[in-house]
Amino acid sequence: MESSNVPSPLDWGMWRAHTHATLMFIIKDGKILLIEKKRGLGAGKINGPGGKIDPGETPLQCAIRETQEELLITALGPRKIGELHFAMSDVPDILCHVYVAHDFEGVPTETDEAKPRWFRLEDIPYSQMWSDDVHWIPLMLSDRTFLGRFAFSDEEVAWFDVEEGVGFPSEG
Ligand SMILES: COc1nc(N)nc2c1ncn2[C@H]1C[C@H](O)[C@@H](COP(=O)(O)OP(=O)(O)OP(=O)(O)O)O1
Repeated sequence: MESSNVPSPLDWGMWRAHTHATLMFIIKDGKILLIEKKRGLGAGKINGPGGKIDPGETPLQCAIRETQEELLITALGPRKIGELHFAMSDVPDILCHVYVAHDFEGVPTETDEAKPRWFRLEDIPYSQMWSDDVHWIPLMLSDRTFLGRFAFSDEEVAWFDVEEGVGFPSEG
């Protein structure tokens, strides 16, 4: 477990997400497919494709759909590798399901939502990403599951802990 050395500013036992969302990371041939997000929450940052879960949709269906909409590709064989709980100071709190896939169909293409960017795994641009990412992306790259809890103050992480080796039920 990696964590802040200060007490949590909130009682996580009482925490409930307002928004449920997903992220999809395609990792292939020593590179990771990220996006420059062009609109919505996190516009201007580098992130994985993803977005909010629609009513009646499973998290896996959402991760696949958002990747299709944002990059015009279909992730093949995605599996859930992590869960992120974001207590935010300026937008509603978010629970984000994180998926990894190692193959895809189609050609990553710029859309009005996102521009595709491939990065070598050793060159991930953390300074252009959300400030939580540096605490869990290395676990994802090592194929370790995780549950991360982050309290934000504006756009910066004010408190966090990240637990490894968390089990997730498989999705149909
Ligand atoms: C707070 O820290 C965050 N870190 C990371 N890495 N990713 C985050 C963080 N907060 C939100 N996200 C991700 C989760 C989603 O993939 C997007 C936000 O989704 P968005 O609001 O863009 O959802 P859409 O359904 O695409 O939006 P529209 O309402 O415009 O359709 O950011």
